Amino acid sequence: MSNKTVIVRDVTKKYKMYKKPAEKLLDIILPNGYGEDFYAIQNLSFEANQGDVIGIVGVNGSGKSTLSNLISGIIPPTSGTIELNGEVSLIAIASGLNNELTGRENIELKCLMLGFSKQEIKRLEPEIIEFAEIGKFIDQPVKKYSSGMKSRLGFAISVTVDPDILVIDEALSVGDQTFADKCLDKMNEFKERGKTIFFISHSMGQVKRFCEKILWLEYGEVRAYGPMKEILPKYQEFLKEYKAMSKEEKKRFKQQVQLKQSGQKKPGDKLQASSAK
Ligand SMILES: Nc1ncnc2c1ncn2[C@@H]1O[C@H](COP(=O)(O)OP(=O)(O)OP(=O)(O)O)[C@@H](O)[C@H]1O
Repeated sequence: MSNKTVIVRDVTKKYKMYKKPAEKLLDIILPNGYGEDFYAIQNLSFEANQGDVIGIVGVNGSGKSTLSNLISGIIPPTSGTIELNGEVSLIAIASGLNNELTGRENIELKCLMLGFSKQEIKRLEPEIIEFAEIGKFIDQPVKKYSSGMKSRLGFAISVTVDPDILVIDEALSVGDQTFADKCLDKMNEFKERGKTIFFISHSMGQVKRFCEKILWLEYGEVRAYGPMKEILPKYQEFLKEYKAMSKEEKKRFKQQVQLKQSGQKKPGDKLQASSAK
């Protein structure tokens, strides 16, 4: 059996941008549609193996969350294919929890959806509640939770159900340091057990400590993919240059990005900016 767990081939995710709600209606009615195209992800391909821990990095709007939702099956690609060998679980602050239900009901619902029996859920429930550290709030509706509590519950459910592929999108950024450390321990345990992990974080420290590979996205395309030690310094160098750009240079850079993401520039075309080598 191949040890490839995720194969992304030529994936594009196109959104339509509407200036007002009526345009959406026109888009449905008119034979050629209406509204501006926006490519959040463009002709993206990469593969991940069992045991890979991949940090997804890129500046705001580069498509990190879109890619994590695509890998997790939350949204479908417009074109291209995503092949998964194993169960995938997404951990993100805003995902997967129903605000009207209590924490306990959310645990039961998620586990039922994943195909666990009532008996298995009874066994998993205390483990999840203990990991989440939300005490008596477990029987309160999730809408009363702080973002840290939501994130802890989401993380606890996702790791306890033991997926093969884990996508962690900024989920550690809202908790306190002690919980983040506990999550990192759990993720290291998963790493040792050969699971595939995608990790999105704005904390370069966390990425550096935890990841072995880096997938660097630039406006919906892969700018670089490879060993953490090789790619992360290049990304950090880029960030430094990007921050140092003059207002005029940043404006030019953004204009080209807009052209590219509206499909008017071919995928793969280089951006003209001092930092985009
Ligand atoms: N439902 C949608 N409709 C239209 N555009 C969208 C939609 N979802 C995302 N986008 C656009 O796609 C681009 C990529 O967004 P995405 O959230 O994936 O980026 P990101 O790298 O995760 O950004 P950040 O670091 O700010 O979270 C953005 O320009 C965003 O505005």
